[in-house]
Amino acid sequence: MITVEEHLAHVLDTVAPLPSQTLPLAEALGATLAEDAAGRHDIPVFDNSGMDGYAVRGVDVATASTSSPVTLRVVADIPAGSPEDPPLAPGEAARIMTGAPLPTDADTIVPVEQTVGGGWSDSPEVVVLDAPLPGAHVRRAAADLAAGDTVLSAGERLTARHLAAAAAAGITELVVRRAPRVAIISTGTELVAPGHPLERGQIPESNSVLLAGLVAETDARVASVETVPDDADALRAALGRAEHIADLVVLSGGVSVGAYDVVKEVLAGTVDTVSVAMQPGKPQAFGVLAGGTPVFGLPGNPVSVAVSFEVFVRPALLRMLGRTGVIRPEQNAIVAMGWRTPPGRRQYMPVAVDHTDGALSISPATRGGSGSHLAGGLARAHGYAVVAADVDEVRPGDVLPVMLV
Ligand SMILES: Nc1nc2c(c(=O)[nH]1)N[C@H]1C(S)=C(S)[C@@H](COP(=O)(O)OP(=O)(O)OC[C@H]3O[C@@H](n4cnc5c(N)ncnc54)[C@H](O)[C@@H]3O)O[C@H]1N2
Ligand code: MOO
Repeated sequence: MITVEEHLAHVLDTVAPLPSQTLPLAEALGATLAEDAAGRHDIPVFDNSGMDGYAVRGVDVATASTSSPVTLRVVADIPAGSPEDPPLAPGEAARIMTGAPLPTDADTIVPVEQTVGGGWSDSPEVVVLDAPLPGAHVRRAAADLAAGDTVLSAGERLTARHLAAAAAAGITELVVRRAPRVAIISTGTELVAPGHPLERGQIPESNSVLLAGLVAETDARVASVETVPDDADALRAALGRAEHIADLVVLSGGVSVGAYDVVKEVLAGTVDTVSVAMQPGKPQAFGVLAGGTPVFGLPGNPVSVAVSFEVFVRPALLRMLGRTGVIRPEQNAIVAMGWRTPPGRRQYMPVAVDHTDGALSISPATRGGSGSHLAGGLARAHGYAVVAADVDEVRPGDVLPVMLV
């Protein structure tokens, strides 16, 4: 048996970031940035007012107070968007709105509330009741970011916040990684479409639903979904179709030691089938098809598929996307209800997470224990608790790391 880390290292050494492409900002949500993006101008773009009020020369109002107010002549009006830069002589002020450019001659803003009346008037004069600090309410150019500074860093997943920062810095397009296209193939003669009447021995096919959803949640694209029986020719044909349209093929089922485990048979010599010291997910196949497309053969049990995706496939997809940080972070949680774990293998236990009282507490999500066939429990799982290989029982009160998904 090899460790999770050994198998993951092999996977991550094999897959590589996909080529990049340039996308307009509006189409880049959820994409991963391939190159740092530099701002085209400062944020703020120019010195401007942070308040609706009066742009003044600070020295003119340095002594203003309610007992000794200062009267200034209002010589200009500057709404946001105005290109004007009115000159201000000593004793003069300009009415100015939030976001409007600060006149070159002014250095301080007096909010309208700090003037007599507390609001706008038609008077050509304004009476200032308070001495503002020098530079008060002036939003300086480049206080946040200077032109040429890095706004977004390569490897980041682009959220609405990233795109807004880019737009504010005048960026119109971004260089991102092409999203990996994933072909999903479920194998098993027992599998029928969900809802199809079940003959004895048949079960609803659910792994492709799981994998397609997980692929989409990882910002990759589902290129195709197929279910094939345990038949070598049918699988070869499906692999041939998949290889042409996908950057990655993910199979489920048929990697154990069963007499009808065709994935192992068809991919023998192409992929390595290994036993990984984990539960679920012990039998794992991974390699590269003749045409160069990487392929995963995941163990067929649904919880094994879910865990294998988190531990191996998701990091591979994130590497193809060029993402920084491909491993899901873990958080500590307190065990509310314990369970037994198999010896010698690290366990990834689907757990329901409770956030009440500020601390995370966890209980098994699968009613029947840790069985990898207990697909119903996936609906109750918020994450996977990671139990060290040398632990054989998890007790209430234990603290475990959890991958929240
Ligand atoms: N003698 C041994 N038997 C098994 C071993 C072993 O070491 N020695 N390992 C067990 C472990 S652990 C796992 S995990 C499974 C993996 O088996 P396969 O990858 O060959 O998967 P299958 O046998 O095809 O299926 C396993 C199980 O999952 C169900 N399944 C498969 N595909 C789907 C699907 N698309 N949707 C829903 N359910 C699916 C299938 O019906 C089986 O019940 O092997 C153990 N056996
Ligand atoms: O390791 Mo298997 O994946 O127990 O279900």
